[in-house]
Amino acid sequence: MTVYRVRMSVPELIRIVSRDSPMALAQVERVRAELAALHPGVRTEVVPVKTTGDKWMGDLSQVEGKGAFTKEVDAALLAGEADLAVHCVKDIPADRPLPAGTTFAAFLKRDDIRDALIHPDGRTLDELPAGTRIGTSSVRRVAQLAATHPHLQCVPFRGNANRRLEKLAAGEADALLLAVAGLERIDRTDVISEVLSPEVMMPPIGAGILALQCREGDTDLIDAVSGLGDPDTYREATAERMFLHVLQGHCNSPIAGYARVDRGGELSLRACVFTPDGKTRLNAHEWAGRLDPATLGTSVAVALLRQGAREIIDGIPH
Ligand SMILES: NCc1[nH]cc(CCC(=O)O)c1CC(=O)O
Repeated sequence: MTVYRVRMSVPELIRIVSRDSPMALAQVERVRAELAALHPGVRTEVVPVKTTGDKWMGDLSQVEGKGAFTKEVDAALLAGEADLAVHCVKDIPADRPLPAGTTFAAFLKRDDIRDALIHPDGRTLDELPAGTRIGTSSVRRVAQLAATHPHLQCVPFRGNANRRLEKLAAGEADALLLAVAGLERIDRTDVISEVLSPEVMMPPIGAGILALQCREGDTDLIDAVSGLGDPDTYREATAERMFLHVLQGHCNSPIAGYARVDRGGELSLRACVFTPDGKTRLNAHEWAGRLDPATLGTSVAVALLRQGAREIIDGIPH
């Protein structure tokens, strides 16, 4: 029998939609560079959009986790104004499915998952004096700091990373916590005074991962961009997102965790649920063994639910 293989036809133009922050646009440039290396003939165009998360300057926890940084980008993709969306996985809601009609085409090789402390005088977290104001609106960061450094004071801080650095320079806080990956993307690792290990500050689900999202059925495009995907990152992202899906957190629930493929190819996932004051911390850590990544994510979520995660999450006003 003759097997006919349908030859992949790479689209000649790919319109890429993303947020318009400097970090997001740097992410798009990475995707364009990787696409150019894989398909030298392809042309790309950038379609920047402002999202609710960029416009809303109230409490971040009120909009984060509800697709505030992805909604308008997804809408442009579905409306056919662009063909490919670039998202931080961290910003894509995991409690619900992707918007109907869209699908992940690739997860790019993961960047640094850690948070960094930014202190103008270069101090480390343990060197900060009582009352130091840490600019962060992240319930995950606030809960962990409250547990380990209760003498520090978190103050709400909004805006994209560049904007937060400006506000820090203007004295609106004494120090900041920001993701290392984001600072690398905007070329501002110079401001880092300490990189925090995941044991000190457990990262959010999806940290350091960029996802490419396409319209379902756009098979030529999906085939063309799937070559940018990294297999280990796919396993980690899948385990982490399924974990969050099963746990069903909300915008105010401090949840942290990360999956790792080790040198031997073994996948593990560790995750935590905190009370907002950091006084209660539920922990789970499991290896996949024979389980697929999504089942590992489910299992770790169930382990935390057995410890009372539902009661903690539902007990937090939102
Ligand atoms: N909430 C905004 C956001 N979304 C993703 C990152 C960092 C980069 C990443 O993890 O992909 C950041 C900035 C930050 O938290 O410092």
